[in-house]
Amino acid sequence: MSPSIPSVGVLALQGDVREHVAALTGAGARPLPVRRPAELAAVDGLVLPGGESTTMEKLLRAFDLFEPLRERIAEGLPVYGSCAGMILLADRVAGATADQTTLGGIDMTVRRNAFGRQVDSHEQYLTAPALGAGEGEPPLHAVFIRAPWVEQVGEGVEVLARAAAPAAGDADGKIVAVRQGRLLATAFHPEIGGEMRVHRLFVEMVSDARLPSTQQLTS
Ligand SMILES: NC(=O)CC[C@H](N)C(=O)O
Repeated sequence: MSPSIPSVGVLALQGDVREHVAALTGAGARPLPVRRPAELAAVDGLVLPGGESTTMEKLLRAFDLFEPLRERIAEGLPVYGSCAGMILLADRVAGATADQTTLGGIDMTVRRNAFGRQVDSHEQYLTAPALGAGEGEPPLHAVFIRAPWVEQVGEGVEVLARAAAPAAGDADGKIVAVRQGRLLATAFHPEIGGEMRVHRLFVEMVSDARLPSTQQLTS
């Protein structure tokens, strides 16, 4: 297999693994389900799918992946978290139960199930230039399922997209996509409904991270 095709793992303990595998294939990566530490050690990047964040945290611990993944994140592994995956990448969870911990890595506070009970699931079309959905480009198709939003970000965090939250009366929109270094997170599910641009960006991030640093300097 070509060494130029990055291997991107999809954490396969819970959640919509198949959809991410399909999106990664479409974005030019070689997807690999990850359930064991040896599989985690073999990938160039990792997707944390949607699901339920407290259950995923427990499963990560039960499968001896929690600490190894934390270490790989600290070493610079590119990771993309969608919905529950976004929560796992957050340094802080607003109103979390006392025993909820996260992998962390992104200097942000997320609020779980933030879009409210009456709209547990909905879609929006977002403007997001950093995700290839700027002026003159088709808007980004974003599916929200019991989604979090980001309440606060630190200085090192790039805000990639905002979404309307009418119930919250927030005119600017809530932050729903962020990047900090090699970590990317969205409150929505681009893997549902054929939106490819977030996965393309992530595969690009993984490919960039694989380049030897000299190549990065000269390219
Ligand atoms: N679609 C999702 O991943 C939902 C996330 C879930 N509400 C949580 O708090 O973990």
